[in-house]
Amino acid sequence: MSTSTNHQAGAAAARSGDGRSVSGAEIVFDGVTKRYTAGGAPAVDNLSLTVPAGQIVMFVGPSGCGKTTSLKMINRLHEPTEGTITIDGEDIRSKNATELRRSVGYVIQGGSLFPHMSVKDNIGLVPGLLKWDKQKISERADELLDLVGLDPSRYRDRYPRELSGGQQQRVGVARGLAADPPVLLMDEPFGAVDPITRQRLQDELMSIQEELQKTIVCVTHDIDEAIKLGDRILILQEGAHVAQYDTPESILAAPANSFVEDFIGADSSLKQLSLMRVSDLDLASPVVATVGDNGGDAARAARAAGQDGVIVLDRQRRPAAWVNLREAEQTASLGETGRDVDVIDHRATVNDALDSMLASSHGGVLVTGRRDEFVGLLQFDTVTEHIRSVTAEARRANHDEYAITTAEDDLVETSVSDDSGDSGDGGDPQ
Ligand SMILES: Nc1ncnc2c1ncn2[C@@H]1O[C@H](COP(=O)(O)OP(=O)(O)OP(=O)(O)O)[C@@H](O)[C@H]1O
Repeated sequence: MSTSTNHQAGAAAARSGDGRSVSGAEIVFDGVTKRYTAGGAPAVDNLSLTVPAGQIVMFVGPSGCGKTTSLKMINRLHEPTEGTITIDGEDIRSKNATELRRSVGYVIQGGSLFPHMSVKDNIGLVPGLLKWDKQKISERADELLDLVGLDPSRYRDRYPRELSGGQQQRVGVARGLAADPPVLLMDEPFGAVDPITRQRLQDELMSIQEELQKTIVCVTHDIDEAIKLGDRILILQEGAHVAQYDTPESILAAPANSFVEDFIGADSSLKQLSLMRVSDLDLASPVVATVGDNGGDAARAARAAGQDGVIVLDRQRRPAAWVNLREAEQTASLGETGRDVDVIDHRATVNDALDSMLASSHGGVLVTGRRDEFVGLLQFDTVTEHIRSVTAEARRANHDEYAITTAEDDLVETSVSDDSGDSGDGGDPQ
């Protein structure tokens, strides 16, 4: 699909640091308070916050701390009692609530699709309300199905009950993006699916974001998800008091207080693995074949390159099959095997890669980039080597810390005993 060409009016079409077009809009909370009952304790107490245009900000914190309330005030599902919220500099109360909600995508757990409407009609809901013509809505639905990894010809006419949980969630994301809103709000979007599907959906969201650069505010209870997806993480305490608001790297390296420390968990050095992306590691560039190539030729080329299998790509350079050499030799024209190929998105974390590899029979996993195009092979040894170096570094850092603490203790002890020595000696001899 085109990248950020048909922006909703009001979107900030700016350039990100790396030169890509940003279609998201800045969101600013200024002294926002929400009381559900007059005189009661506020669910959100004087929250001030800037969500930068084109970034993903994850809201985390204990149950009842005010995450969802804060999120729902952005699209006026809840109204603040005090304070203002602006999107792209414009007070959200300047539009009526229905109009506002058409320019702010909203995705919740399970996708919340209308059961009596087809996938296409679910996605086309907001464009329909915006009076787009039928042809344009239909093209948009196909474009978005493609973007979220569902083949339009197979899925556009299905009903939600004919989809798996993960597919329903994908359609939910497509529906949230349908009218190309500058802002997408997500409330526990991947909470209802199994861990593997969850990981895939997270990877897809990251690659969609790479392309679209929306402003995404996402509530989650999962700190690992926040570390993986967030450009910034907002950690809230009761009453939506900000415990820390920073990048995942900074929060892990320097938790602001003991509340944050407890919240991110004990093994934060291991959580560093969730920060490292597959694209940060060295990928191998194996010999590849294309669908339709002669299997014998491909096997010979692969064997000469020291590979134990033939990687077959389709015409769009997407991984189509990964067959062992003997199987390839017996195939005149390489095709898609129909079996799942072990692939992982280049934005996935090293932790995710490890999980996929453990389930793979090839000692590695194929890495894909934009539009699921093949970018390289991540080998098991590369990952274990990386984990070894991270662990060694953490150990060295702990040892340095211990050495510094011990040295400081020694220093204090020495100076204390020096002092006592001085006084014991009756002070300066002169
Ligand atoms: N509609 C409502 N009416 C009255 N009180 C509410 C309403 N919605 C939320 N609250 C209260 O406001 C506070 C914040 O709730 P909120 O749902 O924003 O928290 P949360 O951090 O999203 O929690 P969780 O992680 O459990 O979903 C809670 O004390 C909750 O009981």
